[in-house]
Amino acid sequence: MHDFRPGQRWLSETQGELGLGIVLAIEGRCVRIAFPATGETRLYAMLDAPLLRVELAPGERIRDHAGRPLVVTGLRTDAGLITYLCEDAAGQTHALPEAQLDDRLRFNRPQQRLLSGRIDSDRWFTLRYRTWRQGMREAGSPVLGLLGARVALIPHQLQIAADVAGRDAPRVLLADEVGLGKTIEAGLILHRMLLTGRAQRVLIVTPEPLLNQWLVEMRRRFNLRFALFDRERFDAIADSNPFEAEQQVLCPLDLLATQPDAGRAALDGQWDLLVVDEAHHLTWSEQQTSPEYDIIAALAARTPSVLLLTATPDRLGHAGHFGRLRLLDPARFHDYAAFQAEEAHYAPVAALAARLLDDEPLDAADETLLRSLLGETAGLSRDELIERLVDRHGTGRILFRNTRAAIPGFPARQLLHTELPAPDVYRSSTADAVARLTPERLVDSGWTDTDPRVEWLIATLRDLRPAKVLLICAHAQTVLDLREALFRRAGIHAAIFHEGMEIVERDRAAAYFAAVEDGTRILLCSEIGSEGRNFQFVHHLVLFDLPLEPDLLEQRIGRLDRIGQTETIRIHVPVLTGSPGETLFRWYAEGLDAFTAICPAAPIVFAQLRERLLAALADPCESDALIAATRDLSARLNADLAAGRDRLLELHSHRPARSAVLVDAIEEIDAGRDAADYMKGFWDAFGVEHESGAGGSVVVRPGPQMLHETFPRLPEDGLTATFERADALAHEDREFLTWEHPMVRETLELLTASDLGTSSITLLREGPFKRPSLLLELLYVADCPAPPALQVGRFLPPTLVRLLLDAEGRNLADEVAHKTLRGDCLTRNMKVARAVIQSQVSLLASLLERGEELARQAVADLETAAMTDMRTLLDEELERLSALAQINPSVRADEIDALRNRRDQLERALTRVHLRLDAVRVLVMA
Ligand SMILES: Nc1ncnc2c1ncn2[C@@H]1O[C@H](COP(=O)(O)OP(=O)(O)OP(=O)(O)O)[C@@H](O)[C@H]1O
Repeated sequence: MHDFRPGQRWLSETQGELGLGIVLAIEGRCVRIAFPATGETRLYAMLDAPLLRVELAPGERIRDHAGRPLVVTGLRTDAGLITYLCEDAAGQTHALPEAQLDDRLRFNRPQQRLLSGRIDSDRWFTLRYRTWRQGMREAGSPVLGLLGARVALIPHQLQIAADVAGRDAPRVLLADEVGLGKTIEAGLILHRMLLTGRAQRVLIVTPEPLLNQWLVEMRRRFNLRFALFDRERFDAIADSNPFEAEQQVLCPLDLLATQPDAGRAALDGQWDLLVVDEAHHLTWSEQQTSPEYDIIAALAARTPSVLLLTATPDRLGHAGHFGRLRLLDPARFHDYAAFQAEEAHYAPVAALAARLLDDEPLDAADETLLRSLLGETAGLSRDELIERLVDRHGTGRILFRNTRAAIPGFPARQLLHTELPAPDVYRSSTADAVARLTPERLVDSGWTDTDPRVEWLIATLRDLRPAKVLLICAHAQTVLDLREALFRRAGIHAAIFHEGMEIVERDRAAAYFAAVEDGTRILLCSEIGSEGRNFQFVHHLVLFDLPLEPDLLEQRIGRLDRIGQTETIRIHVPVLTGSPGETLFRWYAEGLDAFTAICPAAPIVFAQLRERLLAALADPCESDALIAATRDLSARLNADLAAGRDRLLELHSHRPARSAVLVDAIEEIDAGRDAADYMKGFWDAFGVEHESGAGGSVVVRPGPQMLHETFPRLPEDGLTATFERADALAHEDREFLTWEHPMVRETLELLTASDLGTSSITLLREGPFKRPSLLLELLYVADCPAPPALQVGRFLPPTLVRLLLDAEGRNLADEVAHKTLRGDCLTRNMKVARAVIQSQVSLLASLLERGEELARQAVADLETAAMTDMRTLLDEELERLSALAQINPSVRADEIDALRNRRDQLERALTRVHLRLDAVRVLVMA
């Protein structure tokens, strides 16, 4: 165990970028270390802390706290603390207590290793080179975080994910139509934010029935393991905030909304990203908010990034939609009346944006409108103009909604309805019309013997054999009664799914239904089954009754009509003649055409004609007039929406030109097979066994002589993996290895955190050099230590500067690529290797100095470029916020100040770029 004393300086072996640590205190068996360069404090177990004691040797160049350059001439130790004796540039001597060393100090270990003859195989040097190159490619990649998900490359999803995750602290409503992949979009966004370090603590809140589906989707598609918190798990941790025990948490909305202690604990959770699924449950009106809304509003107010997901943003009224936008951007959405008035003016804005998008010329009226909307626009590109119009005059960058109409490839829907005579007992009911939409609930038990829908269902199931059938009805009791009747009267075993079942039972039922062999053919679901679940492997849907709200109907059909559906969806509806159900059926089929297509205006039509609909349900004579009015209104509203709000939305929800770039970029990386090549090289060097398996797979196992006892993420009994996307989609049991897979990422980290390959020597047999000659290949890494919240890596990620110096100190790196420098690795003959180095010590030392000089010049250019990028981005953001403040008094001055402050901090951080020698290789041409 190390001997720690407060005031000592230590380095993290695995995270050199933290800078120099200082021991703050010993706490039991732990030691608390501060890293002043990044402002972080870490607690380590003393027994196995991955820390290195910093002890500088005479001759080393260092700096003190004030940045003064010094050379160490000696040292003395007192009570475990070191004082360095140093000399400054003027030759004056100083005694420097170790606590006063520059917090960002780095060490030239490769240089020391080389000169003292500690050298590794040059294949590690090459792997190191490739590792840093990959890090740089990744940092600048538009598809970072999108590459590694086990998903098909669906353009609109990729574009939304890239757009949203590229923002500083995204707060958006993902409102694609049902089944178009909002969960996948959210997963891609959070995956990217996790990989870039912009999010670490993530809270996903969903309705309870969807918890498991989220858990599984995050695991199998993104390799993310969320901790699932229900009441039981929450109660199991009593002495501290249970949410602090995990970084990525999945939790039911109910728990937070109805249990004050859980709600409070979540509020203290310091999340970076909050995701709320089925966000239409958060109801809001100017007079009242729901407990669900309140808790999410409180969480959203203290969480920088927020994603709300709903397929039905207008469900339960347009005010609720405004309420949810308000959660995301209270500055932009501050007044419902103003929002409504603004929406009325979207059509001309949309027309203008469309002309810009289609590259049509603008006339004088357009120019005037543009100026009135955006102020001075000189110098802005068309893309920037569109961006600003959408941002400031549509629902902004805050809302994304893709529709099936805009996305090709969805199969058709076919309506198959059957009229059946209503039994007398239903006809004679005096209950109100809405209650008579589910007439079986108005009679005593035994309804399944008289209701003709049951006989019809049995016959339909027989006709459809062997196809699977999903039935959805409003109530759990109907589900139970139907199951009993199907078994008793026809020997049919149906799986069931309703709110009275435990979540585990529901998941089991869904899995039983999904199983290709041995599974059940029919699943009976109550309404709850119609939210969020994936049943696209089914092609027949039975709507045993109809919901009153169009959004619920769309949710039901959306279980089948989703990405992955391969056949025409057949919607079977039994209609009891003369019943309110018949009127409702006609309203949907003839008025809204809502069975065979999505009717965007349906929620608004429902809100406006609700009373007439209720009247028609009670008195069928009103039906014809209602249906005619519905047709007129929906045609008009659909046209308005297409020209106004929805056109603007569509404009920014999917730009095919942009998404094509992303798809191409991922396809190119997939096809390049670089990750496969790198991993196979690494496995070989490390001693991991691998061989081709079935199909395109590879079987990987720990080898008998591995460099370390274990290899990251490799189980003792090995695993089967694939580097091919299509293969990964077809075989979920195979790990999908990309640059973003945890095994690959940890492999890269393993190398950069170690000394492997930091010094090596190669004997060249051929090359464009005269014989004999000696060259030095130097890999410098420039980075910028700064607090994580600043995300300085967006502008200056760790950057490789490669130099290839000949004996005269000329840099040939541009002319001679790393990969052409192949030869014999001299580590096989250490004696010769050391002799070569010892004979050239003074030349090598002077080349190392020359290298440092050249690398510093390169860093100055990097610094300038990073500064320009940062200023462009933050100035644009400042401009946007200031412009919004002009039209919206509720944009707070402190928001603008905070942004300005961040810009200043970034500016300071970017002037402190650090350079260190990561690896060095001697090349000898004999
Ligand atoms: N890119 C993709 N590759 C493979 N499968 C996908 C992709 N996108 C979506 N899917 C699958 O399509 C189905 C629908 O996706 P998802 O659940 O994300 O949709 P949704 O919009 O959230 O649906 P809902 O509106 O019902 O909540 C899921 O089974 C999902 O796994």
